[in-house]
Amino acid sequence: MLRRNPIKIREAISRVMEFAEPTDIQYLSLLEANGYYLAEDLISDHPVPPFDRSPYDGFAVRSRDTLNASSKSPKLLKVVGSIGAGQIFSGVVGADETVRIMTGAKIPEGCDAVIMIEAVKEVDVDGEASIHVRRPIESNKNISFTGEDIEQGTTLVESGAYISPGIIALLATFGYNRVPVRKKPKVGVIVTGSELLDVDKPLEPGKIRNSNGYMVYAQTMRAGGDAVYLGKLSDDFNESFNFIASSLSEVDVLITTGGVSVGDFDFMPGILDKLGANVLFNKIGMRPGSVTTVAEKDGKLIFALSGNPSACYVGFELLARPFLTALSGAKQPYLEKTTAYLGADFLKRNPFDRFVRGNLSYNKGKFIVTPLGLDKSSVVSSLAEANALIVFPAGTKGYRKGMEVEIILLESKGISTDLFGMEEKGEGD
Ligand SMILES: Nc1nc2c(c(=O)[nH]1)N[C@H]1C(S)=C(S)[C@@H](COP(=O)(O)OP(=O)(O)OC[C@H]3O[C@@H](n4cnc5c(N)ncnc54)[C@H](O)[C@@H]3O)O[C@H]1N2
Ligand code: MOO
Ligand SMILES: [Mg+2]
Repeated sequence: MLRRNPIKIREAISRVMEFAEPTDIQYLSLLEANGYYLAEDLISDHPVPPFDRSPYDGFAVRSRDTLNASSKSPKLLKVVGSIGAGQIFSGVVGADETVRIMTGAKIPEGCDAVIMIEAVKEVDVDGEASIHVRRPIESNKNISFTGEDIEQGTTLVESGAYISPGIIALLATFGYNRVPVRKKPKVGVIVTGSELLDVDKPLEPGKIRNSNGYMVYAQTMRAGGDAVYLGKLSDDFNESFNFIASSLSEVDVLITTGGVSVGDFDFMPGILDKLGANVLFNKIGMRPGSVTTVAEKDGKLIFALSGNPSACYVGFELLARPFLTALSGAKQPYLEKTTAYLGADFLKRNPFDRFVRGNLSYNKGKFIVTPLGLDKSSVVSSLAEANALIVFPAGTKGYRKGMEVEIILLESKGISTDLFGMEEKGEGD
C-alpha cells in the first residue's frame, strides 16, 4: 500500500505556493475589471482636482472687494458671468465684479474665494444682475485647490491589488480605458465516484447527488479562478486516467474530488503515479482533509481533494484558494486571520490541527464564532453558514465557550501576510 507521511499544513501550503506564478497580463475595459487583480502600479500622472474649482454653487469673488462689507452696508458686486461645471470664464474678473459659479466649475482668473448662493442677496441694479455681500470673506475660502485630493506622481494603488469599486473610480480618474490585469487561471473541476448523481436526478438506493462539483466550482470563482466544470467520473481506472490526463492540457490547474484515500475505488493515487506526476504531499496532519493530495505535472498543479464534503471544502480553502488567488495576481493571497470568542464549547481533543467550520457574528462589541453542525468531514450541513474556519492547533485539549480562538476569515480579501500565522504548537499526532 502507498506510504503516506503526514506533513504540517504550514509546510503543505508552502510547497503549493512555490508553484504560484501569476498568469499573463491582459487588458480589460474598465467595465470588466472589477474583481480582477491590477497588474501594474497606478501612479497619478496629474493632480486631482486638476484645476482650482468651486466646492459650492455660489459666486466667485475677489476677497479684497468684500473687506468692508457688513449687513448695515452691504457691498455691491456686479455679476459679469455665469458658469457651470465644465465651463470656463474667459475673461479676468475685475474690481467689484463677481461670477456666478456652480459646484465643480474652474475658479475664474482674478478670484480667490467663493461665497455660497445662500449667503448673498441677489439684486437688480438698473437691469444689471448684482449681489449684496453682507460680510467679508477670507482669501482662499471655499476653493478646492489643485492637487488637494491627489498630488501628481503619487503611487495610489500597487500592482497586485484587488480591483474594488473604489479602485475602479481611481482608474477612471486617471484615464485607464484599458486596465492591465492578470488573467483568471482556468481551473478544471472533476468529481469522481460511481455513487454520484447529477443534480437534476432523483435519488436512487445507495447513491447521492454530486455536491462537491458545484461547491468547488463556486469556491474556485470566489478564489479568483475561472472554473470549468469538466464532469463526473465513474469508478473505472482507465477511463478516469485518460480523462484526467487529457483534461490537464486544457486548463491551468486541475481540481478533483474523491478517490484519494485507501479504498478499492480510490484511484487518484494510482492515476497520479501513472501520470508520472510529482506528488508534493498526500497526507496532512490536519482534520478534516487529511488525505488532501497535491501533485505537479509539467508545471501544473493537480489538487486531489477529499470526497467528503467538509474535508473537500477545507482542503480547498487552505491550499487551493491561496494558490489560485496568487495565480490571479494578488500581492497578498492569504485569507485574513484574526481572533474571536468561542460561542459554544468545543470539547474534542485535537491530536492534529483542526479547522472547524464556524459562523462569525458581532454581538455587543464582541466577535463571536460558533462551530457549525457536526464536526465530521462527511457532513455538508456545516458549510452553508460557514464564514470562518476556527483553528484548533494540534496538541490542544478542548475549548470552552468564551475562550479566545484564532479564526480564518473566508469572505475577506487577504490582508495578513503570513501562512495563516500557523504557529508550531507541538506535534500532537
Ligand atoms: N480505511 C480508511 N478509510 C478512510 C480513511 C483512512 O485513512 N483509512 N480516510 C477517511 C477520510 S479522513 C476521508 S476524508 C475519506 C476520503 O475519501 P476519498 O477522498 O477517497 O473520497 P471517496 O471515497 O470518493 O468519497 C468519500 C465520501 O465522500 C462522498 N463524495 C465523494 N464525492 C462526492 C461529491 N462530489 N459530492 C458529494 N459527496 C461526495 C462519497 O460518496 C463518500 O461518502 O476517506 C475516509 N476513509
Ligand atoms: O481527510 Mo479526512 O476528512 O481527514 O477527515
Ligand atoms: Mg475513498
